[in-house]
Amino acid sequence: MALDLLIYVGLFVLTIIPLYYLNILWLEPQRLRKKLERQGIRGPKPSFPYGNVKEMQKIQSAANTMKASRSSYGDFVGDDYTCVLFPYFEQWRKQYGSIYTYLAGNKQHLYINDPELVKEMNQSITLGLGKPSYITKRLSPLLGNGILRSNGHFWVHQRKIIAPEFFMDKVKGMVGLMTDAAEPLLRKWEACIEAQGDCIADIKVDDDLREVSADVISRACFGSSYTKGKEIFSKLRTLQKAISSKGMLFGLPAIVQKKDVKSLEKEIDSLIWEAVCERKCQETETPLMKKDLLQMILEEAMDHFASKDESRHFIVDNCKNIYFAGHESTSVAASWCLMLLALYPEWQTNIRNEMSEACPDGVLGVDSLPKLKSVTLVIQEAMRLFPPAAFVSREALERTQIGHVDVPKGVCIWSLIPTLHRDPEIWGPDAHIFKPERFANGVTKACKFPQAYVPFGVGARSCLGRNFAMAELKVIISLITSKFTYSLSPNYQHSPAYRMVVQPGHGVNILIQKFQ
Ligand code: HEM
Repeated sequence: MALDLLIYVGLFVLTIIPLYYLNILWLEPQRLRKKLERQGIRGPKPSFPYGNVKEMQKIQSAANTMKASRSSYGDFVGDDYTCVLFPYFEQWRKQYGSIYTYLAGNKQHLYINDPELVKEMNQSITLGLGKPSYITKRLSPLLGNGILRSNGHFWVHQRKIIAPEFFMDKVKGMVGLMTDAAEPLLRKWEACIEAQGDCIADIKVDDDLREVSADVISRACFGSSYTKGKEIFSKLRTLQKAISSKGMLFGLPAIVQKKDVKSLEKEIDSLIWEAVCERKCQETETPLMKKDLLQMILEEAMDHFASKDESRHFIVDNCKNIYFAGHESTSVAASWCLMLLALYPEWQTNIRNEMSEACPDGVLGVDSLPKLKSVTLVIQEAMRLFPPAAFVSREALERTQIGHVDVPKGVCIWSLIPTLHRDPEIWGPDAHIFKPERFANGVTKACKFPQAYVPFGVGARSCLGRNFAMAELKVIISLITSKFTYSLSPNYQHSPAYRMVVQPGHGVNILIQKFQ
């Protein structure tokens, strides 16, 4: 009798488990696909069990072979790197148009690059669109349950607390720390030129720029104890490298050393918490004259959370999120700006002229920033041609209407930012040309569909650090360009690479000399 029962249970389990996996891997995605197809949305045919992943990998390896056969891009600015970095999206876009569906792993995706639909997403304030769980799950050790990962009401709560700290009036108060953070880079590059007999130095800019942006975030977050911030930052970078891989785009599981990740995560959490505790003691002894970001987050957390544990998680997770969101994208944007300015020295001259008018004493202050128009145009154009963030990604956490599309719950939405930014239908026939003056009268006058210019993302979840990032970029690029003249080094190899952001694959080398 007992044996019979065991056999029945065994048979039941053996039938249920495969059925369960069949449902989540195949039947459910097929149901979602059918719902999209009924609305006229097509896409490549998926196969069991990985959907379209095998095809994505095949298209990618063909693109890699093609890339390997040519040493570099012919036209650094004009060549569309999306065909090399995300060739499957480009191939399918040409086949199925700017809206199509595909299956990655067990996640049914909706690819949207139609400006009207992007506009709808921009205007949507529904909490039904959140961050895709299969991506955020993987980033959990890096981001905890901070603002970048969370969804729903918990995200609203965090955004309400953090966003005001990045409003323009607060950012204005941080311009001083940005110029301070840029000083060591300027001195270092001057020393490099002097070491070449005051002639020309060949400099790879990327690590130095990364150091500046890490320094800016450390100073903004941790104020006087920013050296501890730098240690946290370097560990976060190691953790980021350990968990990010291109497989993320295909919805494939990560191959990571779980033990290393866990111990790094623990170390980072305790370092941040140490800084917080030091700050609490310091504040009791001598209240800070000027509150830094950590202090403000700390006070908000104490006011908003009843439990100590909740407030600790809120502080630690969001410090990590701001570090992660704020440093790499900004330094990569600065690298692209320098690459383009090195190619177009007439824009260096414009920036220099405006700097000498706006800052006759050579000191870049908060009041001079709005007068620096050319640098703003260059940054906007650089982020159009080489947006550091490649995608806007969402998951329909519930059935959601986006324009004429009824998006079923569970579908992930992807928009490829560089494709929107280089579409001649949107930007005109000169879409692939570096032309900062197109932004002279604002984004609305620069293109047919201004909502398609999305370097900082779309809608309610767009970047809350954009004012901060723009101010930082203006400070760094203006200071560098007022002190030096530069051109592209023969050592520069144009090779945009996707490593969570789209960055110069071999860095940016410039030939630099002091501006006399
Ligand atoms: C050039 C530099 C930057 C670029 C290109 C950039 C771009 C982006 C993009 C594309 C998103 C996602 C938006 C979406 O999904 O629609 C985002 C989100 C975010 N960014 Fe930035 N960002 C930059 C700098 C910064 C800085 C300096 C900070 C903070 C100091 C920051 C903080 C954030 C945060 C907290 C979010 C999450 C917002 C949310 O989910 O509510 N970013 N950023």
